[in-house]
Amino acid sequence: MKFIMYGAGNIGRGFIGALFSQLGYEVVFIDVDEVLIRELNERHEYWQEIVDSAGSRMNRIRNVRGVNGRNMDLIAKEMEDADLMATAVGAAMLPRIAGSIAYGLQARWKKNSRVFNILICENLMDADSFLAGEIKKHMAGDAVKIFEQNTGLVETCIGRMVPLVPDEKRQSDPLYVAAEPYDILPVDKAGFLGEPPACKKIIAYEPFDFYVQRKLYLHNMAHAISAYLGMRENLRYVSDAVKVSSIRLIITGAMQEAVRMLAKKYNVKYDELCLHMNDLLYRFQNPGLKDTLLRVGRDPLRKLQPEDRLIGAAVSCLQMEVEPVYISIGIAGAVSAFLREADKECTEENCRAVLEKVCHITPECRIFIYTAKFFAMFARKDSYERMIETVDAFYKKTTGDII
Ligand SMILES: NC(=O)c1ccc[n+]([C@@H]2O[C@H](COP(=O)([O-])OP(=O)(O)OC[C@H]3O[C@@H](n4cnc5c(N)ncnc54)[C@H](O)[C@@H]3O)[C@@H](O)[C@H]2O)c1
Ligand SMILES: O=P(O)(O)OC[C@@H](O)[C@@H](O)[C@H](O)[C@H](O)CO
Repeated sequence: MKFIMYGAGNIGRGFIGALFSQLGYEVVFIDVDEVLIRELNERHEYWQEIVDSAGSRMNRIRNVRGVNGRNMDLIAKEMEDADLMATAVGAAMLPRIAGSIAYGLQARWKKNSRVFNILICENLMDADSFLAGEIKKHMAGDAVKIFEQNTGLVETCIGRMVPLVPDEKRQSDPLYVAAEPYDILPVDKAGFLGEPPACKKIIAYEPFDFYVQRKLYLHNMAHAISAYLGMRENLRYVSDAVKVSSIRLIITGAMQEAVRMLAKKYNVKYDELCLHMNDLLYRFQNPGLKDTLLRVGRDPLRKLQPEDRLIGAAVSCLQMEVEPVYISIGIAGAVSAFLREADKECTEENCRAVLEKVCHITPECRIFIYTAKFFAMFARKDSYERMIETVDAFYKKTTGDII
């Protein structure tokens, strides 16, 4: 059995490629990083360290090799007889690999009539229709029809946290990767042509929307807030940020808003979602994981898009009559981080422009009002305790809640 892993980075080596190797597949990694490809082809194995709060253990991942991501003919050759494929290259890179996937699929159809499933392992809403659209741009005539009948594009939820490998470790072993113990892979049952692989860690759900939203609007939203709040305090790791009581209060408040939204939207038990939330908070604290705030907060522009973790969660909250006040502290943090990265001043005017043009939030919307207030507090270097007091005031004003 052959599994193609497009992207030999953290998730490729640290989760999906390792999982399929352990299931008995030969795993062929495709990547543009030539060092990784050379090492995979010389060693045919690598070490994965699983880190929890009590310590760590090493897994030897075997039966792997690599293919250069710039060689479309070699990629197509591998796709001809592969059993399954996955992508983990980063959402922004999907358009870049769509051409070679389209080329490889068309080469495959000449030799092999078996259906082909591609697991999309990126943090992206509607990843299946997005990738389908990109692949179709490289197909014409009958090919589009065959593609639609013959290819399953499968959404997944990648919940495992895989930190960046520190430079000194990477230099001594370019293939080394560390990950947390959590290794459940929810997949969209409806996206599969045929049966999903039989493995108790790969759980097929239908409908899948709830799992995607729980991942992006609870896990990734809270993760992003830990990054933007922690960076402001010059902290390094997620585990450091969640240890600061005021930051933890804000993260927990934002997660509770998302939990209430998800419970109402999908008619899921509030208590179950609270257990999931507590588990996430516990996992964020894993001190051995050393997941940097820099990785978790990377690309604030992407994280501020209307459907992404912050705005998507806040808008869904309003739709479900939940006030996204704590989440708005996170949005203000992300806007500040984006402006700093873009070398723009943290002025009210620039914040307005980001909210309107990037996030598509209009000035009448309460998300705008909350965020503008917190953004001004960020700019004034107000404390998080002060922001929490302001949250209470907003809650009282909008909902009349007694706190
Ligand atoms: N790291 C995590 O904890 C985590 C968890 C869940 C989801 N994700 C998502 O998984 C995806 C991958 O994240 P990651 O952390 O593994 O990133 P990463 O940067 O470690 O890995 C991406 C890999 O893709 C390769 N790549 C980029 N462009 C390519 C191309 N055109 N052809 C072939 N290879 C290419 C890169 O060289 C790199 O090795 C992202 O969408 C991310 O949001 C990451
Ligand atoms: O990969 P990003 O930049 O979309 O998001 C950063 C992290 O929140 C993310 O990688 C998580 O670690 C991951 O989704 C695991 O749950």
